[in-house]
Amino acid sequence: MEVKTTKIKDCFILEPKVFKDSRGYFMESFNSKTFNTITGLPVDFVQDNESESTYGVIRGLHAQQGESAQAKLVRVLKGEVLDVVVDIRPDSETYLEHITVKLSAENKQQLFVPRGCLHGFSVLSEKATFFYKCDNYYNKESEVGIRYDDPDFDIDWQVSSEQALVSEKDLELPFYKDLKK
Ligand SMILES: Cc1cn([C@H]2C[C@H](O)[C@@H](COP(=O)(O)OP(=O)(O)O[C@H]3O[C@H](C)C(=O)[C@H](O)[C@H]3O)O2)c(=O)[nH]c1=O
Repeated sequence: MEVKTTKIKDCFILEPKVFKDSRGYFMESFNSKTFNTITGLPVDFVQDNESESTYGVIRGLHAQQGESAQAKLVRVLKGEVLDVVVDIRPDSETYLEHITVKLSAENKQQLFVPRGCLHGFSVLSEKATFFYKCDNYYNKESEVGIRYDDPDFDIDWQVSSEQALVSEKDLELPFYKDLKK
């Protein structure tokens, strides 16, 4: 497993070792000991999630806060997405900055999204199956989110606004500046 840092503290890109042979390939998609050693983070995942979306879908930007804050280890099983992480940790050097990373079944890259960050993705392939491990359980009441098109962040989702397919819930999300403090 190779690990690359990003400008957002504790937000890592992980590249698992892929063993290819005449049958296809094998990889350890997750190994707790390896993960904790290479990231230095003692993360204990408790819930796996999976979603499938069609081209142009944008899910997010969401996070759970307080006692229910979640770190996520995300990857794509089918297709390709543009993954987006926005740092909303007030004491972080990259507060309100964001990164984008292309994750695909092809590149097999994974992204570790630390607690305290908003997360979302846009689907760049016809369909995408998205899989992620969470280190805390779902708690709807603790959810916060901002609109994907918040002008303060100017995120390029690589999907035109005409093609973007966003849930009613996500269209009703506030801009960051309007979040109840
Ligand atoms: C997240 C979640 C949802 N649900 C139920 C609640 C809804 O009835 C249904 C769809 O939920 P939602 O529309 O919030 O799903 P997404 O828009 O994909 O939400 C996710 O989007 C971005 C990309 C994230 O990083 C978060 O993990 C998560 O917020 O699944 C559950 O039962 N458990 C869960 O952990």
